[in-house]
Amino acid sequence: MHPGSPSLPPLEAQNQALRQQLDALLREARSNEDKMRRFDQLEHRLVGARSIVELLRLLLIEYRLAFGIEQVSLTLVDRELEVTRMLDADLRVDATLQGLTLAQSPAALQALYGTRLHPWLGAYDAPAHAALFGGSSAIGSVALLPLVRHGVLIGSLHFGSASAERYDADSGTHFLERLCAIAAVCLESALNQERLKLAGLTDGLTGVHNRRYFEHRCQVEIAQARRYGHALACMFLDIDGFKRINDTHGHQSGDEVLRGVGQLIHGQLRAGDTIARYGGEEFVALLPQTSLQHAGEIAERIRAAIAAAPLPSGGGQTLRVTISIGLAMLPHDLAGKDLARLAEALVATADKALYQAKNGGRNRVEVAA
Ligand SMILES: Nc1nc2c(ncn2[C@@H]2O[C@H](COP(=O)(O)OP(=O)(O)OP(=O)(O)O)[C@@H](O)[C@H]2O)c(=O)[nH]1
Repeated sequence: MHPGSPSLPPLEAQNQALRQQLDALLREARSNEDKMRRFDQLEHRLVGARSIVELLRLLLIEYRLAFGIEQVSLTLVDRELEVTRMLDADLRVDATLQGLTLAQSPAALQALYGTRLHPWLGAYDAPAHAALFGGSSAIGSVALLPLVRHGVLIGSLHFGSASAERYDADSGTHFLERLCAIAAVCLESALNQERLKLAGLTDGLTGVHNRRYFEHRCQVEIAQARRYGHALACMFLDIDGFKRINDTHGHQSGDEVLRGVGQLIHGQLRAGDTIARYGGEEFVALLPQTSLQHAGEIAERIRAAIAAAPLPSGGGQTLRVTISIGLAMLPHDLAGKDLARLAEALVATADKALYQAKNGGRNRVEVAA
């Protein structure tokens, strides 16, 4: 070093500093590469998800595990309660779907993003964000990711980190924007898939489920009732003197009446109940977690509602009909019995009770002995 020249660090020290910078850059590049690889792997799994439930589990659980995110939640806009119905059985039994909220209105989500439907990264703000994370307070920063299809907000994915620095407004959002786009497409496609499946399980005339769906659902509900020791009620419902309605007013009027009766029964049941057209003028209903007394009250309510309602029968005309109902409960002793046999027996018992109701004069509810 020359006397008088600015004091430069010795070359060795400069070299060491450069090496450290290089190491840091390499570490960052490797970490990015690793992150990209994990993102890539998860993206492949999202695209390959075979059902809406599998997709939701990936979004709610796998991202949290792969990226060490403390809290992940997802809100889906469900204006017509269609997703609520699709996922009803899963939501009741699948704890892994706990971070999922179905919102009938998009207003609360819209308020998060304003008009710019873009990922939002920043400090956790309890008044604005607590509801998104079930009131959790152990969050320092959040990434809020809008899920948009054709310009419409269909949902929102939320990552909450314990670290206040992890998500900040200056972080790049490239990965997250990509995740939003892919998640939104996958969700839309999984929901469409589910709709198609449902279409094959719906009765074309009345809009309630068909017998095929009922037979599947009956076994699912029996398995649940057996597992958790819940009660399960089954109703067999049959319109009285329907042949006469067809003969007197024509087949088309008969169809209208069938539609009306199906919708009336549906309207008297809870979201978790199942109503299906079993065939002809017969309907069946399953009421999980319902005692005999309560099921009896509901059956009586359905009977009375149908007897009291003028039903449209086409051409602005209305008709009055009555219905007979047989009610049966799933027996307690189910150990080791085959689900298909149990389902058959439950329906047969309700059908027997219906026979008694018909024999007893119709327009009545009979409980299986
Ligand atoms: N309009 C219409 N009628 C149907 C349909 N499916 C079955 N039916 C008719 O439903 C009638 C059922 O008649 P029955 O089984 O004799 O019973 P019911 O006249 O209702 O008499 P009870 O059940 O003993 O009170 C038959 O006339 C069938 O043709 C349908 O999809 N549309």
